[in-house]
Amino acid sequence: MNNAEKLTGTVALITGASSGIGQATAIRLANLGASVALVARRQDRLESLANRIAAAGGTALVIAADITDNHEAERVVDQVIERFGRLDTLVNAAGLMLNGPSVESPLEEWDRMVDVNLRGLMYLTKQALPHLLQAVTSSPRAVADVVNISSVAGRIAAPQVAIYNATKFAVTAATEAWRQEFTKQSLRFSVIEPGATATELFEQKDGQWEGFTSMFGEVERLHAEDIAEAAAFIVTNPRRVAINEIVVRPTDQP
Ligand SMILES: NC(=O)C1=CN([C@@H]2O[C@H](COP(=O)(O)OP(=O)(O)OC[C@H]3O[C@@H](n4cnc5c(N)ncnc54)[C@H](OP(=O)(O)O)[C@@H]3O)[C@@H](O)[C@H]2O)C=CC1
Ligand SMILES: O=CCS(=O)(=O)O
Repeated sequence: MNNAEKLTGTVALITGASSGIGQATAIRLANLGASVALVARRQDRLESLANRIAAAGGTALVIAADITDNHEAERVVDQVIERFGRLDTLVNAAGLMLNGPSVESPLEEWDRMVDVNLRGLMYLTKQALPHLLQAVTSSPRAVADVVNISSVAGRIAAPQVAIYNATKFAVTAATEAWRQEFTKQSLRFSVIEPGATATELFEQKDGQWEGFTSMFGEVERLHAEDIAEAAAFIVTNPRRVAINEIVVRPTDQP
């Protein structure tokens, strides 16, 4: 990261911070000097993460919330502003993957994926926008960032993945549209599209890892920290450099 600027004095809000990619990203951004707001439903996990960040000299705020409720998203952003007075970086990492045969899959699972992967991301982004634009004007770095965690499933569709694919294609499309809308105001929108990463995602429904390996064979999965590093690369670049999209696959994943 030759260009890397420190994030001291900035504030980052990370959804999905109780696990996997969101958790690793919160640790990485705190380590780069950002104050971090940790958002997910499982408060106990967020508290342990906040303690870990504080023990390493960082600053973390725990906000337990269900992001599928727009009023909760509003409360989350209000609490960040109340505590820190600004918001420079939003990382939308919360996500659900419930893949399986379409005839047997309950409609409720499809609804939940749309609610978390798309509606939750949309609600947080909408609430954060005015504060991110404000942060650009008051930051010595003169830039703010939204990093959306989509997926390689947001680029390539596959059988039994229809609604997860639909949500991730939507995230990739919305990110590009927002990028074009806000880039002249120095608010950067970026999308990261990971392949298989060792987190709890595949455990959210039985048979998903088997489904993956039947398609791609055995794969040495990425670590959550590999994706956190991509997020850190994006947000530490100076204002002139916008990293629009990063695809990160395990080397073994075709
Ligand atoms: N792991 C992988 O192979 C890949 C993951 N991704 C994407 O990366 C992102 C992170 O997933 P990953 O870390 O792997 O998975 P994890 O299951 O480890 O983490 C998912 C996170 O989402 C949070 N979350 C789920 N529902 C809600 C909700 N209603 N409100 C608030 N938070 C919620 C969970 O917290 P809690 O339950 O406490 O609310 C948890 O922190 C997702 O968007 C996923 O689609 C993309 C490609 C590959
Ligand atoms: O989001 C998941 C992408 S993959 O691990 O199935 O490639």
